[in-house]
Amino acid sequence: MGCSFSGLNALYDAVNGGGDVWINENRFRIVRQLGEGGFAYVFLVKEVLSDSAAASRGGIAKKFKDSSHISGDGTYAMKKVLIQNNEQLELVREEILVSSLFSHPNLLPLLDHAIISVKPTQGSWTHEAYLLFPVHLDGTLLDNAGAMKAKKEFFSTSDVLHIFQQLCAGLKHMHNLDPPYAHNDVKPGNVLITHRKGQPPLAIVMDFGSTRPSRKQIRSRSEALQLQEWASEHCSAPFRAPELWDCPSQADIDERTDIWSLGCTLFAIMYGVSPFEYALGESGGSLQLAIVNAQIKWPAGPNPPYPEALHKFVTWMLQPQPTVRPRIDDIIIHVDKLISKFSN
Ligand SMILES: Nc1ncnc2c1ncn2[C@@H]1O[C@H](COP(=O)(O)OP(=O)(O)OP(=O)(O)O)[C@@H](O)[C@H]1O
Repeated sequence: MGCSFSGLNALYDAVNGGGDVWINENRFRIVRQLGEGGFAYVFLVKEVLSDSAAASRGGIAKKFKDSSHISGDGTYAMKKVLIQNNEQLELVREEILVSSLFSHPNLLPLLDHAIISVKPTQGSWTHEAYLLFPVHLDGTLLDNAGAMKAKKEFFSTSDVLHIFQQLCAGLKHMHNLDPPYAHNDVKPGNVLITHRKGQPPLAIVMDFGSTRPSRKQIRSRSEALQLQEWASEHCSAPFRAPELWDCPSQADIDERTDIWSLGCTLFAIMYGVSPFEYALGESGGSLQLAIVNAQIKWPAGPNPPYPEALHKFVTWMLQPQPTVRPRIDDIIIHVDKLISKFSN
């Protein structure tokens, strides 16, 4: 892990007041804030290649010149994570380690990172992590769904299927590693979208903060409860698989937890919300019960509505019993078939 900062205060002022930030040997100018999460801020930054030494190295773009992710205009997304304790520090370290395992056009790569210690003058954090990613300015699927809902717009059937196909391609890369990994937090807020003229949108899965080796043998009540507790902190509730809510004392958990979340995400690409939040509606009720009973209702969609085959596809993934739930390779065969049937 590289942590080579000289001007710590300068770095700190820069992030808060707008200026330059160094991540290892590369320098970035903050353009604006793109978003924020629990303990993180995401900024649009532009690499500064002013002095000749930096220019001859060519910065980050040169290092990743073969990557389909690099736009070439020197802009990136920089995530600043505020770390308050050792547990959070370990989580960021794990995210960095896990991110380095993947290389796929539909998985957001971590381009560079640095973790620095901070003597708090105010607030109580002890470290800050700076993570550098390719930037996708059209936002997440969640941002897009919100904007489309306001305008009563929907993705076309062809775009729904092409976006979904790309998520599957990214997840296949993770599920087919040895050992297999589960993303554990597949949801519209973790998918970056880029609109392209004359082509379906590009879709990229991000946020590997909950990603872990997927296979777990649960052999006691306490192991089951431990898994449930972990899931309650790391897997977003509306997209969380039933076996992570109510885990049996004897269970073989595998990467099909992600297939459940994929089914919920396909529903959300069409209708802008997780199926179980939709099923509960405004009257509310128990999300856990709706999920373990796989209680699905279909909203009125676009006009013309989505083909029934897409609803059947969602239902196939939302199989409460994980042992009969399909695997990513089955899902990919099916989405390819649907694309050849419904795409123009
Ligand atoms: N690479 C990127 N390109 C463009 N925008 C981004 C990028 N990464 C993150 N963002 C924006 O910043 C927001 C917050 O990022 P992110 O979801 O990674 O933070 P987080 O702390 O993990 O959030 P959460 O607590 O919701 O998991 C995103 O919703 C998105 O709008």
